[in-house]
Amino acid sequence: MTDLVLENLSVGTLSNVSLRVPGGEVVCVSGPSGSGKSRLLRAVADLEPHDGRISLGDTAQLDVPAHQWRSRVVMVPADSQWWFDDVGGHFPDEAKAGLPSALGFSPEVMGWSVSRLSSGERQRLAIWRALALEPEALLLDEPTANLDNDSTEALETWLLDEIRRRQIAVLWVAHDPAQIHRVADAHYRIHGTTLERVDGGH
Ligand SMILES: Nc1ncnc2c1ncn2[C@@H]1O[C@H](COP(=O)(O)OP(=O)(O)OP(=O)(O)O)[C@@H](O)[C@H]1O
Repeated sequence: MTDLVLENLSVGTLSNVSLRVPGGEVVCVSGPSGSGKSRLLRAVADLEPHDGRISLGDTAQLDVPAHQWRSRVVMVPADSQWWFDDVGGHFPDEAKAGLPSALGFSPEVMGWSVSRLSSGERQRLAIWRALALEPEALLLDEPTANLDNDSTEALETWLLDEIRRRQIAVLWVAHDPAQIHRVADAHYRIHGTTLERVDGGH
């Protein structure tokens, strides 16, 4: 089990962010639109310049090349990127064969063209693509933003199970207080330039 640790991180208007995400747990981050949630995740993924120290277990972000860091700390942005025409081109064979039914797809989805995917379908497949990389930490930017309530709860249940089983440290940007209550082991909110701990995670 590997913990993701942020110490005195500053990015954009946010400063002095310190928190620990234990492996197998979910830390939710909320805050107003434009407050810096996505930039925070991007800094943790080494995609945005920042001050402070970020580490995963014994490894400091500064000490490894960015591509190596990002193979262990995987970000699923709100708007995922796809490079090939077919969905299946983005997945290794085992991940193609093992597509979980909880995601609500038939196996034929691997033969679909990426261009026909809805926003919610893209989001769900992007999460499965990220898990196929076997990350030690996962950074989720509003992963259920385009899903209806039933799909959201099905995805949460399945994802939490994967997170616990694989002991992944998860930073999860969320808006919905009910979702935060369901999934968070700890909850932090951006208030102005700081990140404040909120009571009431479960
Ligand atoms: N590379 C950048 N350089 C300067 N400012 C930036 C950069 N990227 C984003 N910003 C600004 O930083 C602020 C925070 O952006 P961010 O995308 O992190 O917000 P957010 O909290 O995720 O918002 P939302 O909930 O609307 O997605 C915004 O005002 C944005 O315009």
